[in-house]
Amino acid sequence: LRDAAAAQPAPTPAQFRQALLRHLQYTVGKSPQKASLFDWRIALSHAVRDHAVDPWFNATRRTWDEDRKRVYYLSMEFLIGRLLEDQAINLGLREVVVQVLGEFGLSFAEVAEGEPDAALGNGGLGRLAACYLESMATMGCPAYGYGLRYEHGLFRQHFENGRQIETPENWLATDNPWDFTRPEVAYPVGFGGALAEHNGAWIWSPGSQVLASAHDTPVVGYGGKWANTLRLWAAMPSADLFDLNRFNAGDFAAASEPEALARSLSRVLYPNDTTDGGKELRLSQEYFLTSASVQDILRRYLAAHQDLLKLPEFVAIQMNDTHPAIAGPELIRLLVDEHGVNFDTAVQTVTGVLGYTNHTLLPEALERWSVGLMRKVLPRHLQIIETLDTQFIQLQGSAPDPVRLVSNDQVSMGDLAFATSHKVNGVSALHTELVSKDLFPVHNELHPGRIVNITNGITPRRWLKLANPSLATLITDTIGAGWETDLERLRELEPYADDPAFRDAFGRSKRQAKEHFTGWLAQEHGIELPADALFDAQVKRLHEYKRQLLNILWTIAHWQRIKRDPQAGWAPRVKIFGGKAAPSYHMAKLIIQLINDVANVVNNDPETSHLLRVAYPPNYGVSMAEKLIPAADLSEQISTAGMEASGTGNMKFALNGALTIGTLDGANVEIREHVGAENFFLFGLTTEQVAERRAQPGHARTALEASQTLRDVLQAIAEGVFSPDDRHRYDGLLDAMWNSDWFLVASDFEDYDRAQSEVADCYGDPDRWQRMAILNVARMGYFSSDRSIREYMSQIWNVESAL
Ligand SMILES: CCc1ccc([C@H](C)CC(=O)N[C@@H]2O[C@H](CO)[C@@H](O)[C@H](O)[C@H]2O)cc1
Repeated sequence: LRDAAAAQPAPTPAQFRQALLRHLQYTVGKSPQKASLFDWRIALSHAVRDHAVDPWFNATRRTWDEDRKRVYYLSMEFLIGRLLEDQAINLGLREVVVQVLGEFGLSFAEVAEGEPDAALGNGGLGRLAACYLESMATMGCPAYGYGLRYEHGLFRQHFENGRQIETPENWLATDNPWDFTRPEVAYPVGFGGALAEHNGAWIWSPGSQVLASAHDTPVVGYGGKWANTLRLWAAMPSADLFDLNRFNAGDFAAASEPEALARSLSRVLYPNDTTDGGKELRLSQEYFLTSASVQDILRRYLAAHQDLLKLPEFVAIQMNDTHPAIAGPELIRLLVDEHGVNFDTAVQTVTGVLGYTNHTLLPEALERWSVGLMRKVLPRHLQIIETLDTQFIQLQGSAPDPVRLVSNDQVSMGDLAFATSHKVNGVSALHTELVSKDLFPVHNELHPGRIVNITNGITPRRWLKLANPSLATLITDTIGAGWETDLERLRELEPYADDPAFRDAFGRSKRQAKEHFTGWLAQEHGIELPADALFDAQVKRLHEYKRQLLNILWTIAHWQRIKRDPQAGWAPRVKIFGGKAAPSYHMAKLIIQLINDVANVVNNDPETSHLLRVAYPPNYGVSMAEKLIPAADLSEQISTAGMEASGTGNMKFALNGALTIGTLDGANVEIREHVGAENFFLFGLTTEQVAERRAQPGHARTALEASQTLRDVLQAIAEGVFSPDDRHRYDGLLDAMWNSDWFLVASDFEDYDRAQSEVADCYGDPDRWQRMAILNVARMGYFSSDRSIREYMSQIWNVESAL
């Protein structure tokens, strides 16, 4: 990173203390004597935020002055988590904050713990967007993130009798110090209405209109040299929609209905992470985000340029999956209808601007909007899509069965996004291969080179420096600082894998992380765990393809084995689960209940509870991940091969010294290549073998008949061992195991069991385990989101760093 814009020097403790007290008194209105932890946090956030403003202004001004190309990352989700400690670290303020708070008898951790997570996302896609924003700022890439300012993020999860219960999340209930309200930045977004032709031009007059109002959050890069903007849109009634007459007539509900409708556009995040519900409000949310963002982008562009055809030289828009894919038709609409650009020229220009990232192959996750709904909500856009469809058919010449953007009365947003983008990327090498071969074979043929791979990454600032301070300090003490922005430097740790002293220090930092996590778990959830056990963790959204079921079935088998032979010298193991299920995903919710039912029996079994525990702390999210991941010894990445596009949790665990047990799926393939096959516990069918096995009728029964161990497990479940009060609770699940098993849990069980016994053997040899863990950390540099962003900048966005 060129050290062009030197960050301002860190304040002295005295200066920072003064700033903190000034905010406590004048921003929060409290004296130190009276201040609560909440007051201190708000005051501290403002004192830290003050240091973000200068690099933010500098970056904005330099981008204007140097007329630099900007990147716009459009995403329906940004799974940010907390910001206080992250911003303090990136601004180089963590040490001075810890010192000054100490002078008031406060710990940074207890003050920071009160901040609500900004949970504006479901899982992988949303968190990736947050890591990428931080990396773009660290890399000095001029960029904006555009998203929705949901009043309610991803629901809060708690368990009642082992069942998931959802309650609304309310992050905005208290003041959000990172939010800069921009009432002057507001755009009307139209919906519905009618079309009329006038002199060969189409005029769209929307039936209703909502105002998109901007809220900005500074995204500071590591080192504080550059800062970008996350602009979140809030829906506001365009005019005073409150119907006073109706109110005076006593019909309050009707009076506020139009207003409520307007606000509903940014009310709540849809909690589905794999099924496209096809709901009108979801499509309206997607268009609301896209239209406001595209209008803001064009306003900024035209403030410095006249020629709209040069847009691709100064603007790169990245669509985070198909959710903002309406951006193509929206930009074409504005260029053609409002700026008089010729249709084909507009299509060419727009294609030069747009990039599309695909994050899943799951058919049910590919968005297909009904033509009827699209015509109702976005009639002009449907027209444009139909024209693009016609052009796309022509492009395929005499192909007997041409691929359509519109077919079976549905608009395929994936095909639309592909057709209107100059680059399309998958998120791991294996996934991109499958995207080319299975998802878009015809497009790929028509546009060779349009598909590129950019393997996901994670920010080492949040996921190592912030989450695992003891390991981060050990690394810096060993190889010096600088790895934070040049993660490949971790390779310098390799020789230390053979250094007993370093292995001990490494072991101690893992132990420290485990005690930090178990302390929090006991205090926050009343779950007691023995820190010297093997911490075996599977934390991610609940989904059948992620195979939490395989994990819990193996756990039952392990429990049964211990009961059969308690003296066999079993290594104490703790099975940690974490993750939410989409509220309408019943099989996923049943698997959650099974995990809790098994935990209930196993944890209360006096014969085994000293050797095996199952913990499932509710409400897994970013902040829990920051505590849990550094404490893990084993990372479960056990999806059915070909179904996990990449995974990013897998990277976070390996970077924090956990060993992976996993299949050849998503980024596991590349992690294993980088850390070495000998430092990875591989099992399971490959993507090709999965396809073959699925083609074999009765493959589930065949696999079950070949595994006494698994049959004993299913027998116990069928007998109600884990649900004595409801013996038939899992009949549906058992039936699916015997008769379909689409996710091949039975077919992979025995090999998984084999890999798990290798884990136990290896864990029994601490030097060997530490050595493998250190080599994992040393060889994870490639998986920094800085590397991913560098590739986006060179292969898709054609943008230079400003630093
Ligand atoms: C329309 C409902 C919906 C919402 C979100 C999604 C996301 C694409 C699901 C998701 O988060 N996918 C995950 O993206 C990660 C980041 O690339 C990958 O690492 C995961 O493998 C992938 O499952 C699909 C469908």
